[in-house]
Parts: sequence; C-alpha cells; structure tokens
Amino acid sequence: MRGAAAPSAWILWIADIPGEISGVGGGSGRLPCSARSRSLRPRRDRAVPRSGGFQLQLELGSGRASPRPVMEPGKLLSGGASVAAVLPAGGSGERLGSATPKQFCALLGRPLISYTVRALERINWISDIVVVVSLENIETMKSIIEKYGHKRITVVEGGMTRHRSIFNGLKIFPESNLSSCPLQKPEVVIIHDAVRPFVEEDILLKVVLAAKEHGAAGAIRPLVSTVVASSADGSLDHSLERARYRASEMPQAFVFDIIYQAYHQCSDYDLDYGTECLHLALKYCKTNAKLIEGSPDLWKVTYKRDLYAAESIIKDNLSQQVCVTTDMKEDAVQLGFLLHETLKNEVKQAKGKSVFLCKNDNRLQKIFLGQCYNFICINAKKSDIKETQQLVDILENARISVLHPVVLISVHLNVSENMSFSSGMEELAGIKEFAKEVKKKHILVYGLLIHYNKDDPKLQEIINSAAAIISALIKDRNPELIGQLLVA
Ligand SMILES: Nc1ccn([C@@H]2O[C@H](COP(=O)(O)OP(=O)(O)OP(=O)(O)O)[C@@H](O)[C@H]2O)c(=O)n1
Ligand SMILES: O=P(O)(O)OC[C@@H](O)[C@@H](O)[C@@H](O)CO
Repeated sequence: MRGAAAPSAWILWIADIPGEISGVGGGSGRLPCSARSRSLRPRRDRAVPRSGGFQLQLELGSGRASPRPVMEPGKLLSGGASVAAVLPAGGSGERLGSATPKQFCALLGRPLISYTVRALERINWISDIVVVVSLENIETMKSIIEKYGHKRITVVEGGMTRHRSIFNGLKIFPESNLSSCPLQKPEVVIIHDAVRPFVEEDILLKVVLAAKEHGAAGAIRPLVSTVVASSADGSLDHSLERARYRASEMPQAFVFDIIYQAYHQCSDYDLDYGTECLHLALKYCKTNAKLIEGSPDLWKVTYKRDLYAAESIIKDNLSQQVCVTTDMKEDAVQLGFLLHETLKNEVKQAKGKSVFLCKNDNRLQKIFLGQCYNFICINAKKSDIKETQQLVDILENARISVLHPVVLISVHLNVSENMSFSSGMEELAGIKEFAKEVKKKHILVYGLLIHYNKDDPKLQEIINSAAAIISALIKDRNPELIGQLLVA
C-alpha cells in the first residue's frame, strides 16, 4: 500500500464543533503562540461555487485570535523561572478493583497515564516531568514513554504512600543546578495526580503563577455532597456548612524549596496518612496556599465508573472534527458536499471549514496535524478502495494515529441504476482484510455503501441516513466493527 501517489487533486471539507478539544493531548485552544496549533481557515472571498462542489483556496492560519506572550521552552514568564512537574503514579488503585493499577488501565487502547503525561508535555514551559511509579511498574512506564513518544520524562521509584511517592519525585531534582545534571532544580514545581488526565494549560498556568507569588497554590472545586462528622457510636455528630468548604483537587504548585522543606520536616504519620500537600506547606513552612477554582474536568479517576466516564469524554473530544475527502469526479464531489453539509448538522452546528487541496499532500498533512481524527473518503467507484488506500498512506505518514485511534470511513457509491447490488460486492469484500491490516496502525476502517442517484427525490433522506451512520461510527470508535460494510 505504501508509496501510492497522492491523487491528482482532492477536495476536503472539515467540519468541527465550536469550542475546544481538551484533555486529550489537544490544546486548550489558547496555546501560547510559540506552541499554538495551526488551523485551517478558508479565505471567504475565494469561495468559488462550481458544479458539484466548492473549490476554495486554503489558507493556513494561526490557531489563535489574540497574541499571547511567547513562552520560551522550559521557562515561565517574568524572570525566566523554570517549572517542572511531579506526577505521583505509584498507587495500586484498590478502589477501582482491577488487577491493573488504574493509571495503567487502557482508555481507547492507550494507558490512562499516557493521556496525563501528554496533557503536560504539550505545554512547552514545563521543562521536566517526573513520573513516580512503583518498582514493579518502572519498565511498564518506560515502554509507555517509548511507544507514545513522550518527551522530557524522568521515571522515579515510588513509595508506600502517595506522600512518600511525591517526596521521592522531588528528591530527584539536584539541590543546586549543575550543568552536568540533566535535570534542573525548578523554581516552581507542579504536583498533579497521574490519574487526572483532563488538565488544561489554563489551570496549570494559574496555579504556577499563584505559587510563584504565594509560595503554594492548588485547584479547588465546590463540594457536591455535604461533609458530616460521626460520633463514636456512628451517629451524626455534626455537619459542615457546605458553602464554606471546597474539595481540594489537582494540579497544585509550590515554590520548590517550600514543598521540599515541608517534606523533609514531615512526620512519618503525615507521610503515611496525609492526603494533602497544601496542608504540609502550611504546617511545616507556614505557607498559606492560594486556592484557585478549577474546572469540572479536574476530577480524579478513582472508581470503575470514572474509567468509563474518562473514556467517553475522550471519545467525545475525538469526535469533534470530521474531514470529508473526495476526488474530483462530479458524483463524488456532489455527494461529499451534501454529506459535509448534513454532517455539520449531525455534529451539532459544527462550523464548516472547506478547503481545496492540490496535489501537494504535505499541505494535507498540515490538516491532519490540526487534531482531526475522523476521515470520510468517498470512492467514486463502488468497487475499489483506491482513494481510501491513498488516504491511509498519508495518514500513516502524518503519524496522527500514534496517540489516538483514527476513524476512516470508506464510502462507496452504488451509482447506476442498472448496476445490480451484488456486482462489485466481491471487490468490496476485500475491505475486511484491508481494515484488519490497517488496524495495526491504529486506523479503524469502516465501509459505507450509498445508493447514489443525483436525481433521486429521496437523495437527502439517503444522505441523512449516511450521516447518522457515520456519526455513530465516529462516536463509538468500536474496533470490533472494522471492515464491516454498512448500507445507507
Ligand atoms: N503509594 C502511592 C499511592 C498513590 N499514588 C498516586 O497518587 C495518585 C492519587 O492517589 P489515589 O487516587 O488514592 O490512587 P491509589 O492509591 O492508587 O488508589 P486507591 O486508594 O484506590 O488504592 C494516583 O495517581 C496514585 O497512583 C502514588 O504515587 N503512590
Ligand atoms: O486521597 P487520595 O489518595 O484518593 O487522592 C489524593 C487526593 O486526596 C488529592 O489528590 C487531593 O485531595 C488534593 O490533595
């Protein structure tokens, strides 16, 4: 399959939902301009409707509306303070009830901890990330780092409790900065549970800047249940006024020397039974942490239900963009356009972005780097999957399926009335083998047959049915259905 030349010209439509792709390694949408993603914006005045479809100029625009201060890699604003992160991941996840510690449980085939690491490593002002795992999981962690291409990661052995693991993570930094040492002692250190994958740059920046000013800072959330105290006999002693209290979440950030000193002075009781780093900074270093309201997605994966919830959030985030590709044949272009228009409604008012791409598939790759994980390839002929194979080659070269499974729906038109349904089906049966092969590259290929007649009064009905099937496949991303041929 490799080496297939890119088709002479393709038309692409990209529909995406307004808003941000968060929590899955995608940017918060407000990245510092040095790290911002590039997005596509058709130049409106160039929309040239042509028979069967639009031909628009492609303009690779910046991903942001307003400039942000440029963050120097590994350095924070004002004074060049460096920031590092410690991710405690040394627990056994007993409350989840799985033989595999929850941080290594798979979400869409990828360990939970990889999503959290990705969420931090894509922020270029975090210089180093220390992941603290139990001794028996060090090799597992190293293989995850290699498989998913994580950068700037140091693996450290954990301790019997979370506080002991965090302390081990802090100890890896040198007491003073030696040029020979790969790790530099940061001015500010973020502490973030490895089982909280949905952390965005905004809250990280807020807690770090607040820690720089106050010595410590932590994310908080409103309580959802009232806190009560029970008396010795198990009856209610008193309840707390819920409005006055908050749940302490993560991320937290500290001036490194403060939290390091706090852990050094920490009693064994606190190391073994404590759960709150902010408390240690207060108790041992008289530092009152700044509390910062965080967003609802800062929750920690603790129970099985949290794992299911995390996976469905990730699926939802990945389903936000759809890219419809077709070659220049009129039937395919018209169907592509109608499908794109209908899909925009199907994915709830997605903003349609349409681009026209010439032969240079490098520009196509820039599209792929724009966080699109769902592709619909319209094959003008019912029985061959040439365009789909070419698109798979380009997707593979773009390496976007390394982190997240890519959905590719191979659409086939059953165009002429006199072509019997069965004719050409034997070729299409090959899609099953093709899909099995391509799944190894984390690309999930599904077939969709559309009876297409541009004069059919029921054409829109058929298109609606196709869009509903496509939307379901994209949302479900079920590897068990790959290679199946569905009929709109
Ligand atoms: N000895 C420990 C215990 C916990 N953690 C980490 O601290 C974070 C939050 O702790 P928690 O949710 O309690 O994780 P577990 O201790 O694994 O869960 P459980 O209490 O259900 O066993 C997790 O990323 C966990 O891996 C750690 O690094 N070292
Ligand atoms: O208590 P657990 O070990 O479940 O998890 C640690 C949490 O307590 C901690 O992440 C926040 O409360 C913030 O400190």
